[in-house]
This record gives sequence, structure tokens and C-alpha cells, in this order.
Amino acid sequence: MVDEGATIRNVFDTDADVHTRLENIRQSIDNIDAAVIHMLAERFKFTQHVGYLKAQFGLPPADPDREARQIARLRALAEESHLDPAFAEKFLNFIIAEVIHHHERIAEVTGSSE
Ligand SMILES: C=C(O[C@@H]1C=C(C(=O)O)C=C[C@H]1O)C(=O)O
Repeated sequence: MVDEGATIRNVFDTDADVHTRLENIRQSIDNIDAAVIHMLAERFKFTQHVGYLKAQFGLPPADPDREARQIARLRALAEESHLDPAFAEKFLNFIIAEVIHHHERIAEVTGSSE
């Protein structure tokens, strides 16, 4: 990836150059977005397995201790990677809320009491 932050504007750039550079950077953004979607799809496949296991053994849909450990771990990883840890926490909480919702639905349809 080119260091696009190094020069804000090269005076010799034509509009066509700028357009090409923008397109190149956007291709990488598109690749990353695709990877994020694929990884989220895989994560939800695994969390669905957890949901069925919990429903089968009458375990509650949410596990706050596990969530706290995950959040602490991801906040540390975010800090190391120069990503805002508050954003990482918000993002994980958003995903976890959806997972818990899925687990509640699984418990309902499989007739688990929890
Ligand atoms: C996937 C699980 O269920 C819930 C969802 C979690 C997650 O998405 O990381 C973590 C804890 C649980 O509240 C689990 O218990 O492992």
C-alpha cells in the first residue's frame, strides 16, 4: 500500500492521476470490507453452535464474564494497533448484542427454559 498520508497534494498530479490513486486505495478498502464480512460470517457460524449448545444444556444466552474478558482483550489489541479502544469496545458490544439475540431465539425455538 502506498503511503498516501506522506503528501497531501502533489502539485504535478493531474485530475486523472488523483482519480487513479483514489481508485487504487478504494480497491484495498473494498478488499478489507470483504474480509470483514467473511470473518463476521464465520464468527456468527461459530456463535450459532454455542447457542445450540447452551440451549441444549439449559445455559443462559449471555455470559457477562466471558464478555468482560473479550472486551479487555480487544481493548488491549486495539491500543497496540493504534485503533481507538472505545470504538473497539462499542463494535464488539454491538456484535455480542446480536449474538445474544440469536441465542435467545434458539432457546425459544428449541424449547430451552433459559
Ligand atoms: C458466544 C457466546 O455467547 C455470548 C456472546 C459472546 C460473543 O459474541 O463473544 C460472548 C459471550 C456471550 O454473552 C459465548 O458464551 O461464548
